[in-house]
Amino acid sequence: MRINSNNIYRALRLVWESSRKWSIINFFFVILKGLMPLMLIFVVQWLVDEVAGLYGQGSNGVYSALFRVLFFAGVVFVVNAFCNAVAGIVREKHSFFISDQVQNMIHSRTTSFYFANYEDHKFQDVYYRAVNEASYRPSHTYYSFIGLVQNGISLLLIAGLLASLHWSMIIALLIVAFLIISIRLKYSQRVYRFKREHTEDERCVGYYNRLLTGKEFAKELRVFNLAGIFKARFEQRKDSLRNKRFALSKLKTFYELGVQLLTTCVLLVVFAFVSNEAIQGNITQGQMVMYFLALYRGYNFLQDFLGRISSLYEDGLFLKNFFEFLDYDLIKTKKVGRETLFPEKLRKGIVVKDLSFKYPNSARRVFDKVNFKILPGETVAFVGANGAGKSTLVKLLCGLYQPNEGNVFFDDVDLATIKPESLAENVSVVFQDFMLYNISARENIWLGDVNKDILHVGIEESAKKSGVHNLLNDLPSGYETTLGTLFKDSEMLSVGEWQRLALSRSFFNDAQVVILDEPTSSMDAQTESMLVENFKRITAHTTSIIISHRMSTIKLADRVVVIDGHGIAEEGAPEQLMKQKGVFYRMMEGAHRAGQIGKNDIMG
Ligand SMILES: Nc1ncnc2c1ncn2[C@@H]1O[C@H](COP(=O)(O)OP(=O)(O)OP(=O)(O)O)[C@@H](O)[C@H]1O
Repeated sequence: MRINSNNIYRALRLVWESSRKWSIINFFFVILKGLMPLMLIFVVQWLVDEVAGLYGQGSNGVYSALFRVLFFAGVVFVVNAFCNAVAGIVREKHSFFISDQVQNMIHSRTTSFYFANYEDHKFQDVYYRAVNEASYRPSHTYYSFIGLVQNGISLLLIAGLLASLHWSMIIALLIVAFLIISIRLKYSQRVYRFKREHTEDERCVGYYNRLLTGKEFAKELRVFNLAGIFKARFEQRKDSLRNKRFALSKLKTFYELGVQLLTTCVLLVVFAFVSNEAIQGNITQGQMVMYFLALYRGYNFLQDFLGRISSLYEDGLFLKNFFEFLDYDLIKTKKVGRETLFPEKLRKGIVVKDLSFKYPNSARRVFDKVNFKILPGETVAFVGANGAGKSTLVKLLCGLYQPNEGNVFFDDVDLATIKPESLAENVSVVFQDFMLYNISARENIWLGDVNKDILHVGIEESAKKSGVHNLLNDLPSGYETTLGTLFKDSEMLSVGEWQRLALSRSFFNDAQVVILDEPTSSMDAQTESMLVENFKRITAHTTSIIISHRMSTIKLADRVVVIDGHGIAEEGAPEQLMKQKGVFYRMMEGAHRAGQIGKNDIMG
């Protein structure tokens, strides 16, 4: 496995682009800090020699030179302290820019890649690895790099100083360096391989941890008493991972210990050599202290320098994960320019032509050459058994997925070519699993069309349409009340109330096409009938698609499209289909037998 220098280069460029100014300031302090250690060593040597010169002279000695040394030492110490303090602040400031840059890159990626990638387990691994690394790896790379430069400068100066005593000092340093670096790089490779091979296991541990801690699982966890089983699985996976990781750490410790022993032997020989030089009178006492200090500091710098090299090497390996995520187009959308605008006013309607689709992670076809048409202003209900494909059709109609074959047209414009923003403005969807936003009630509705003013009168009108206005008005701070349970002074709503809020959001959008997936599934009978009564009025100017298992809702439709297996089993007005006594009639009859709908419903 070779160092991926391209990744390091990309990371450094990323850091540089995050803030050129702070990169330069940071670098300046690095160089300054790199020079300081040698200055300190020289000061000590100078001091020792001056003191040795004055040794035993008492008040007869001339102390001015000593005061000069002390003054100089004071300056060097103050500059050193200043460098350390300011470099810390500079580093912190710079890391804000780096982390913003990384977050922006991740966010722009996660909010734009093809939705189908979320279904792909391999993508989950790439995503997991990238998000885990991204929070710190680019800045870590930068600091490994500048640390390397800083230590490199100090090390070079100290190596030069040692070489002035004897060339063999450099050989000793090189031997130690080679030993340390070969161990560290080997270890980095193994850690990297380990992490890549065990990404799914780590995700699995995370998943069981979420099951044990997440609010969304808390109810079933208690009523089915699942804590024991999830905890056991969590422990088992975690322990197995931990043991493997610990085995790696033990191996590293073993090798490191061996290297440390060897290094100590080399150092002892060098110390003996320097002592002998002093005893022979070849160097002064001050020089002897200076060489001892230089050896000691040099050894530390060398350790640090090599640590930075292996750290940079490791960064190069792990950055691959981050850039893999940024570069990777796991599942691509069809290569068509998405530049066309949605028709200003639908005249021909929605045409679904020869549409075939299967989920990327599945071998089963959900649709096979499906054709149907929805006229402008029409209300169409999609009905069908569980798993027939109704929600899938919704996801295809709002562009979350692309058909494998065939097309969806809005008038003559192929959905695949429509600008995403234009599509969002014109097609509004309330999903079966609509979102609950822990923000104010007003904002919850306003999210339906953020191009409008947040105080737009349409917000309350939309709430009235879905029958949630009085409830929101009566909240402690009315529409400004924060909803949910996450934040202070929040008010929680019931599922049916949230659903009405989600409906208001879609009404506020003024979209030309409104798609409602099970819009009344959690509503009480009174609210549902209010909505049903007003639905035609509310959606008078829109083309509406409703998915429902409820006859009361289905009856709203001008036309029913029955989805069955791979396509359309039947379509027509609800009464017409009831008379036809085909698939739709049998579904309704079944619902009647199950007591879900009344006799009047089945009679049409
Ligand atoms: N993300 C997915 N990946 C793979 N297969 C999926 C995915 N979502 C749904 N399916 C499959 O596609 C088929 C249609 O599912 P869909 O959710 O569209 O059915 P539905 O008619 O909306 O059902 P329901 O009435 O239960 O909501 C089912 O066989 C389902 O297993």
